[in-house]
This record gives sequence, C-alpha cells and structure tokens, in this order.
Amino acid sequence: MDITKEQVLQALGHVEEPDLKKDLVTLNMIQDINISGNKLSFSVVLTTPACPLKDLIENACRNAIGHFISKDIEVTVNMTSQVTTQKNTGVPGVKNIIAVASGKGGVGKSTVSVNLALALAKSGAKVGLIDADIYGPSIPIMFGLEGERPKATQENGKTRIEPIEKYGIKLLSIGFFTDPNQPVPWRGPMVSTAVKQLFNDADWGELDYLLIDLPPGTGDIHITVTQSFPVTGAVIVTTPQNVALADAKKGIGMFMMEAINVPILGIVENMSYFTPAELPQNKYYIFGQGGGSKLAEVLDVPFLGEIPLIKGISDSGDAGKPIVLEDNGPMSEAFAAMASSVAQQVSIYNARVAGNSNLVNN
Ligand SMILES: Nc1ncnc2c1ncn2[C@@H]1O[C@H](COP(=O)(O)OP(=O)(O)OP(=O)(O)O)[C@@H](O)[C@H]1O
Repeated sequence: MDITKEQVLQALGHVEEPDLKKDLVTLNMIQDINISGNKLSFSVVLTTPACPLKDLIENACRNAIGHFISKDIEVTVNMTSQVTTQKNTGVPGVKNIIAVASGKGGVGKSTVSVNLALALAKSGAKVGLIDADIYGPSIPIMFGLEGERPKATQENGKTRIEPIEKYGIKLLSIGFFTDPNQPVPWRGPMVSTAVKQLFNDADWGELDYLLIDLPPGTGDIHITVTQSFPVTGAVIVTTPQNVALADAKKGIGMFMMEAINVPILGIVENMSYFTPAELPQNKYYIFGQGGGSKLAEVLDVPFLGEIPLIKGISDSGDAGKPIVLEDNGPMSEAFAAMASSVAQQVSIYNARVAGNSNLVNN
C-alpha cells in the first residue's frame, strides 16, 4: 500500500493537543515523517519533556493513522520535546524563569523548589536553581554542599561565576557567598545587587527552566527579580492551615499587581496529609482538607497538586539527598506529577503569548 506524507499530515491534523486546543500539524509538532512501504515513522515534538499528556497524544496519533489511513501500517512514533519560550529572559540561553514563593515562612518552599527542579530534570529538561532566600539559604544543606564555593573567573574585567552541578542540575545559592556562622544583616541595595549577580554573572549555559527559590513573604527581592528579569510565572507554596492560605493569597496578590504582573502558574499545597511509611495508601488530613485547591478555585489559578507530610522529606533534606532522587516512592510520584503540572502551565502560557502560531521556537 502506498501512503503519502500528505495523507499522514491530514490524519494527524485530526489530533488535538488537549491543552493548547489546536491540532498537532497546525502547532508544527509533527516532524521527520518517513515512509517506507507500509512502515511509517514520525516525531511528535512536545513543548516539554515533562508533558503529562505524552501517552495520550501518542495513542491518539496511532489511532488517527489507523482510522484515517489504514490499520495495516506499522507505526513508530518518536516522542521528543523542545521546551518553548516566549520571553527574552534577559539571561542568555535560559528559556523560562520560574519563581517559587510563599506568603509565609516554613511552609516548605525550599523543599518544593529543590524537588521540583530535580523532578523536571529527571523528565529530561535542562534545569538550574537559584536560592535567593537570604534569611535562610537552605539549598547548600539540601544538596550536601555546605562550605562549597563556586568557581569564579575574571573575563575582560568581569566576574564569571560557574554554577555548581549536582544531581543533574545547576545550582547557585546566596548561601555559597555568606558565612553561616556570621549572620550578616543584608541591606536592600546589597541584596538586589547580589541576587542580580546570581543571574547575570553566572554561566548558566542552555536551560529550559531556571527556578528561583525566593525568600518567604513579599519584599525587596521579589521586586528586584520580577522587575529585572521577565519571569515566566510563579509557583506559590502553601500549607493547608488558614493562616498559611491567607498569606498565600497575599503573595499571589503581589504577583498580580499591575507593576509586577507575573502570571501565577499555580498553587502547591505542601504537608497536605500525613502518610505513614508502612501504610502509604492511608491519608490523614491532619490540617484540614482541600484548602489549597479551594483557594486556587477562588482566585482562578491552577492547582498544581498536594504533597504529603512524610518524615523522610526532612531526613533526606538534612542528609543532602532530596527525596525525589529515591525511585518510585509516593513522594517522588507526587513531585513528578507536580513538575508535570508546572511544565504544562509554562507551555500553556507560552502558547497563549505566541497566539498559538508556531510553538516550537528554534
Ligand atoms: N512535605 C513535608 N513533609 C515533612 N517535612 C517537610 C515537608 N516539607 C517541608 N518539610 C520540612 O519542613 C521544614 C521547612 O521546610 P523548608 O525549609 O522547605 O521551608 P521554607 O518554606 O523554604 O522555609 P523558609 O521560610 O525558612 O525559607 C524543613 O525541615 C523541611 O524538611
């Protein structure tokens, strides 16, 4: 049976990308079509390797070929990805900047930042992480990098900092440049300069996502970062208690202010329920259930998922090996799902900005 490229494109033109609400051909996501006898292969270029709809899209492509051309074709679908970007982030090579924030301290913002970064990297994305939490930079401890100093070189009179690479991601923390035993009271302009240097003076290379762990609350650093760099969006971390939810609402309000205007990628609810290690299917909603998702509904922003309260998270954070690195546990599953949701929201946002014309940015 002779099949043509046109027939293939026509068949795949019936497959809609569920989030972007256009067909794969219009979105320029079908590439490298090869036909040899009754053998057909093509690539589907997704907008993120963490795409939660990967399997669904692949099946829909196979069904479309079977339905619109013939069931006798041997189909090979190569699922690849190229992360989209719509903003010049101001940091060469960096496609998307994602801010991780919380209204209140201690809700697990750093834990979420670290495990989100690692889960995105595990999916195949190129990821960097900046720890800008001047009040308690915890990332050096969580990665077992206390006392490390990133290499710095001078190039044409300018300092170039080399981010530290660990567990497949690139890292810089304000904590690498301070002495943990000598808490320095940071002053506004000093903080702004230091944080900007973490973006501007570092060799980040090519990154799909650069995450920034912001200090809790709303303050100088939030304004510096959002006004100096076009942040793709913010992830807001909360816990289920009313006090935390009220502060999360304030945090979201800040990003939505006209002068700041950073899209909210969504709300993550941390410590949602307690799960005993020996009974992982049991969920005890000790701080109340559904607060984070209700807040998301009221504010009309996406809800990115619930992360359980598990003793292992603290232990692994203290031991310098984040929990996501342990395969197949309930935590790595929760973080993988959350990372997919975040990546999905970035893709949707980029598509919206691009007017859905051509998503694959070369
Ligand atoms: N889901 C969880 N289960 C158990 N412990 C957790 C969980 N999330 C965070 N923790 C623990 O709670 C403490 C605070 O977490 P973390 O440092 O991530 O919060 P934070 O919001 O970044 O804090 P800060 O306001 O100081 O920046 C840490 O000891 C951490 O290990």
